[in-house]
Amino acid sequence: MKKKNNIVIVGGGSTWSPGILKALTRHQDIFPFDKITLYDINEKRQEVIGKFGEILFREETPDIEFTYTTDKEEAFRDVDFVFCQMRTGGYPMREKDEKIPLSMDLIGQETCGPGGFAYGMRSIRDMIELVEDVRKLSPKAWILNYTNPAAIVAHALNMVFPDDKRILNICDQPVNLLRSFGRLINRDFNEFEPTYFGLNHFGWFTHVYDKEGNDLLPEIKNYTIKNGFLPVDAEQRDQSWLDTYAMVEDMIKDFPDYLPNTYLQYYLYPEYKLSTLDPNYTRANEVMDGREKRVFEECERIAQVGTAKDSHIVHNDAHGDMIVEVAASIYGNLRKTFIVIVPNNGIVSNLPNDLMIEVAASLGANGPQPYAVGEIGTFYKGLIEGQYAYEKLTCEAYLEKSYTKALQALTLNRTIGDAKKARNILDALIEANVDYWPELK
Ligand SMILES: NC(=O)c1ccc[n+]([C@@H]2O[C@H](COP(=O)([O-])OP(=O)(O)OC[C@H]3O[C@@H](n4cnc5c(N)ncnc54)[C@H](O)[C@@H]3O)[C@@H](O)[C@H]2O)c1
Ligand SMILES: O=P(O)(O)OC[C@H]1O[C@H](O[C@H]2[C@H](O)[C@@H](O)[C@@H](O)O[C@@H]2CO)[C@H](O)[C@@H](O)[C@@H]1O
Ligand SMILES: [Mn+2]
Repeated sequence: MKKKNNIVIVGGGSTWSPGILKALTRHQDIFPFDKITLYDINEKRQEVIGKFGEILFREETPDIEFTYTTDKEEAFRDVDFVFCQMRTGGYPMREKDEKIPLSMDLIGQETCGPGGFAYGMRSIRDMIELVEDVRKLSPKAWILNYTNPAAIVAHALNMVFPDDKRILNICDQPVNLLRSFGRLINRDFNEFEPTYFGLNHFGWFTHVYDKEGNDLLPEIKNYTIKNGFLPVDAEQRDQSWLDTYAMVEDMIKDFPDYLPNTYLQYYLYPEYKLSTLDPNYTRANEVMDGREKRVFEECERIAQVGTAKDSHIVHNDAHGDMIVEVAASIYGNLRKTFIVIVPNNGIVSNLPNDLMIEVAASLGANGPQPYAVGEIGTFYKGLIEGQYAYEKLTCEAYLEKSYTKALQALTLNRTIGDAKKARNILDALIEANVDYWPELK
């Protein structure tokens, strides 16, 4: 019989951890494991989730060893899978990433524009360290990374560890969109076979086939033009996410070739989006007042009553399910299709080879086997090349500690597009990130 897995979740104190833990208990048939460890640098935060995990595993799968630790040696020794979802600087720094640009009339967003740049410059450092730490103790472990901004993290890791074929960067927004398409046209999203290309948070579905090979994209498009667009879990969404998903309708009307990733709104309509964002209360505030509070209070309640049986801690299962299904596809060589982030190497024939492309791939024991895309049209190529140049320069700015490259990156970003504005925001972000970034010269 195939060996069971030993797994570690990095960022154990994440708001998404309870959902991942629950998904792990549900998918034992496809992803069996006998040991799971939470690892975090914030002991207090992780302990709350850890106490929930202890109760959950005791009740659901008592044979599994569950622990949590802040000790790297304990966490990373002899593991098979590392699920990685850290947030360097936490929500307080996310709040700054969003509010500093807004105070200068620029888009303030977690992964896009200057906020995404600042977050990227923080994440690269910790992600490089993470890979080095894991490789010392578990040279063959799969590192499945969700840490944002995934586009920049993926590019940086590919630059620093080009030969490491067991690092896979993934985002759940494509699967959230597939689930949403399913709800809109009343079809089971599990039957969809998508084709997709782009950078992370910057891509398009080109087809959504069903099992018989019919392309459902025209139906999804027509439905959206007539009725608007909603996320699969609309009832549980904060208003800002409903607004974001609603913009899919505008994007389809303006650019009807494909179905866009929601994040494109910030690049296609920066002026409009800016006019809708509240500089005093951003998404970080919504999350701190909403999801973070809910998750931590519920974990504390569960620890007090001693059972998780009556808990509805997780509503949308998309994130946890996807993470476990990705791991299961590798472990069981299932060759299921996922949208993943990999080096381009000719997948899109008219884009650079070292660009980290987000694309549909068959995922098995030897990693992702991406489906070829071929040539893409001028509009998409132009948008992607500008964004790729921004992402690449951001990574080079970090690795070379270069102020000039940082300035070039921000000048190229479509949400800024002006060198004076880029310099002002860069200087403000340097000051705010003094504890996290290298000194730029
Ligand atoms: N790729 C995706 O589609 C996707 C989806 C959801 C969340 N995410 C990402 O997952 C991460 C977690 O998100 P969240 O909203 O739950 O944030 P969070 O702040 O609730 O959780 C992150 C945890 O990481 C810990 N951490 C910070 N630096 C660390 C380090 N160097 N090593 C280990 N742990 C560290 C923090 O202490 C915290 O407990 C973020 O990067 C977020 O952007 C990605
Ligand atoms: O603003 P947040 O912290 O709520 O979300 C930011 C993340 O948004 C996308 O993720 C999905 C999420 O992971 C999914 O499961 C579902 O619940 O919706 C989220 C959006 O609320 C995005 O792909 C991530 O990269 C972001 O970190
Ligand atoms: Mn994402």
